[in-house]
Amino acid sequence: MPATLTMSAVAPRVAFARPRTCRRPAKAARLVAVASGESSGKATKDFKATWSTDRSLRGDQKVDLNRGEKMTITVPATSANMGPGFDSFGFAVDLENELVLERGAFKVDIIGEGETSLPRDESNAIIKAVKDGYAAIYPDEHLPIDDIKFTSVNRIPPARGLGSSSAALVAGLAAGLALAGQDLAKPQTKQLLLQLAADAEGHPDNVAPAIYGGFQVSINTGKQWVTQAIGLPKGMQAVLFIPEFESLTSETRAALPKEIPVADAVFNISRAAMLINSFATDNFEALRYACQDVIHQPYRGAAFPMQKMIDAALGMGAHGAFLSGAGPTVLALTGGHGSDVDADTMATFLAVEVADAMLAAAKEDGCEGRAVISAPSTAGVRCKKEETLLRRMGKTSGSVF
Ligand SMILES: Nc1ncnc2c1ncn2[C@@H]1O[C@H](COP(=O)(O)OP(=O)(O)O)[C@@H](O)[C@H]1O
Ligand SMILES: N[C@@H](CCOP(=O)(O)O)C(=O)O
Repeated sequence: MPATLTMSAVAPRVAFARPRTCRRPAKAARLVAVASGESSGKATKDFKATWSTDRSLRGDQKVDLNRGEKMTITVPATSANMGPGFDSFGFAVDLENELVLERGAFKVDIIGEGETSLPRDESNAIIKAVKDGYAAIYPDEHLPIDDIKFTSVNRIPPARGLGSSSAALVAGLAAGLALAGQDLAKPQTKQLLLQLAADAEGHPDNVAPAIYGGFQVSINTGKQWVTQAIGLPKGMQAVLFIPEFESLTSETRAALPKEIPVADAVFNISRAAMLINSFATDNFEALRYACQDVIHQPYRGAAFPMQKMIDAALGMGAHGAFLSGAGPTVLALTGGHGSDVDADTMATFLAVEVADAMLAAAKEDGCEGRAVISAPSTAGVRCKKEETLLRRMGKTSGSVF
């Protein structure tokens, strides 16, 4: 379980009544109105990586999913862009989903976030990705999906800007690769997973930290996706305001301008460079400026109190604040002065103050939501295979493959 501290201690302030209607529908209408017609959320063709599956990557042995054994894939939430680093920066958050695969008749059980809305058939994004991951190694073979039971334990809220779609994609691809005999702990498997996931998503900023953990800066060389880890300071906290309304990345992405003025590019490039230097030097004074953006946030945050929440967080002493991914979650960075946040009650006190300030700003404009105090995480996707109790007692037999 991730050590996410929800704001239960301040429950009365979190669970405020709906004062006014949040303006989500107006946002969608406005953004769609400025769309240029290209509705795809994917990368343009020339930006798509060109790479080929190396047959030598084939595992010696496919995973033998026996009766009574289970494989669990764990994958973190991610916060992409971090303000100016559109489609490049992202970090993993200590909020994780689990995907459990067991032998059994095909079934998709969903527990937690999205359990009333996500599909339970083969149209589920995870199931599609499992097939794609397997096909990357064995393109001519049929994965016997009818013999696998999937349980999706979701803690990442869908369509809130916390990388739920990337987590689903990475978990599914990782499961497919593991079923095809790939060892996820190996660098070459992770490299393949990054290519598959970033190609499918169209941008690497969520999938890179979902795979490798930590803070990742990613690029496309024209031939493949490449990512580098940036150091994260000890004790840094990520204060999240997660609105109740959902916002699909594909919709708000399609509504962004297709061209930007040079002055806006300069604004973002200079801040992105300063953001990286802030993390490289553990000096967060510049972050209130270095987390600013003019190429996506103004369009996505115009219809809800995004800027008000950012200003409130900064006013309460957060180092920097930005729209997480495509939103609508707003994220403020606090702490990170090297102390252990569990033992440093002042760091936690300040994070709660920032959360309260964001809640109050949202409430003023009638935007319902919850605050969660989380932290950047160094853990990326991982796979664990274990025997169930039944298996250990010798009560089951037979394998999928
Ligand atoms: N746990 C999940 N299992 C299956 N599909 C998921 C899951 N989480 C998210 N998705 C898919 O991703 C979509 C949301 O993606 P997106 O709009 O990119 O939001 P986010 O910002 O959370 O990534 C959902 O509508 C659903 O199709
Ligand atoms: N760079 C992407 C990031 C989308 O992140 P998500 O968590 O909202 O899916 C974008 O800004 O569109």
